[in-house]
Amino acid sequence: MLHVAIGKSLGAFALNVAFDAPAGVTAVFGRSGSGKTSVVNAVAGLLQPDAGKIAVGDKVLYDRQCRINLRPQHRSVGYVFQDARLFPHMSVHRNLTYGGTHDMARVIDVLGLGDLLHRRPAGLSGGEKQRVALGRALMSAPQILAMDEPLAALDAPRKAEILPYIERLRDEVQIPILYVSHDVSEVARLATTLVILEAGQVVASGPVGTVLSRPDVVPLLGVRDAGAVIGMKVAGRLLDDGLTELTFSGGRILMPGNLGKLGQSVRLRIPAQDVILATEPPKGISALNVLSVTITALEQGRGPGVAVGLRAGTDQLLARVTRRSAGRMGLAVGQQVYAIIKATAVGPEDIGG
Ligand SMILES: Nc1ncnc2c1ncn2[C@@H]1O[C@H](COP(=O)(O)OP(=O)(O)OP(=O)(O)O)[C@@H](O)[C@H]1O
Repeated sequence: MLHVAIGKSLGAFALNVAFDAPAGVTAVFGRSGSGKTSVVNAVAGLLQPDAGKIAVGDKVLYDRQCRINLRPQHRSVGYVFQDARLFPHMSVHRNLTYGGTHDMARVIDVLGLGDLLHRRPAGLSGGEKQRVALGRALMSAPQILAMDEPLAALDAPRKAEILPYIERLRDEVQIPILYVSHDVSEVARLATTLVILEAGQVVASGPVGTVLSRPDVVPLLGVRDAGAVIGMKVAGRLLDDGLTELTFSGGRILMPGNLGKLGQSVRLRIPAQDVILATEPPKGISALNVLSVTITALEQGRGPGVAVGLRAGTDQLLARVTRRSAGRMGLAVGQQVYAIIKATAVGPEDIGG
């Protein structure tokens, strides 16, 4: 577990953050200038806080009161930047082993680097370069992996190519991974824990599914990007219709395409704007997915919208309706309603394993 509780003045900007990052991916999310890079730099030892403490398990990296401030090279933080920063004159193999050879065979396997070892960085695609940078960071036997917008410089196909590797890392490497991003779909797919920053402060943090389904988080993510993430299981395939049946605590839903093998866990992102509410069981509609849900919260936005928190079984969903509709329907906390989810609403980039 990584523990961060620090303060730092950077000119007119004040950073004041506290959060815990367990094993898995902790996404540090926020608008440009919210302080994401400063947090990661403080953990890596590239930025010295004015106050507070940073520790990984029992190992203290920084403690103002005890006057501890380990140098970057003594912190065991593997840092992957937006640009891969490989040595151009060295082969992939030499780049990888530059900082150490920890768990080499497994790192090469997990990141699919076997065929690249004798190549030079100049001949690699952006996604391949980032995989090498990740491999190099891992071979230095880090206790924390820090990634600052590692996919930001990549186009959509290269991003899609590298995301499964980062998912494997998340699931196989038992260290905290700090992952800076301002892309909600990336966060929804990769994060275990989510920390949202605004103007140098933590405004929401916790397990990704819990934070993303909070109605008060909608304005922080933007109306178009807000939506719940729910872990589901593949329960069947309707081959003739090209649909996959998924089950979760709130019932079953059908989604287009082949989303995995029977019994496989998938993470489904359901954008709030694609959930429609009805006070009566809907009849004669084309949508395949109707769930019985209970309203847990109603959050007025600054604009014409209301974010509606919904409980489906033990999971949380999020819907967005206009204030006018909420008033007309008489929506209230505790009310049982029907959530209609458009089956085409979820794109494949939003479905992670
Ligand atoms: N050395 C510095 N001196 C003064 N201000 C600084 C310094 N470093 C960062 N800042 C300011 O601190 C704020 C946070 O910067 P930071 O790079 O951490 O944000 P960010 O969320 O990572 O942004 P981006 O997504 O654009 O990279 C910004 O307003 C930035 O201008």
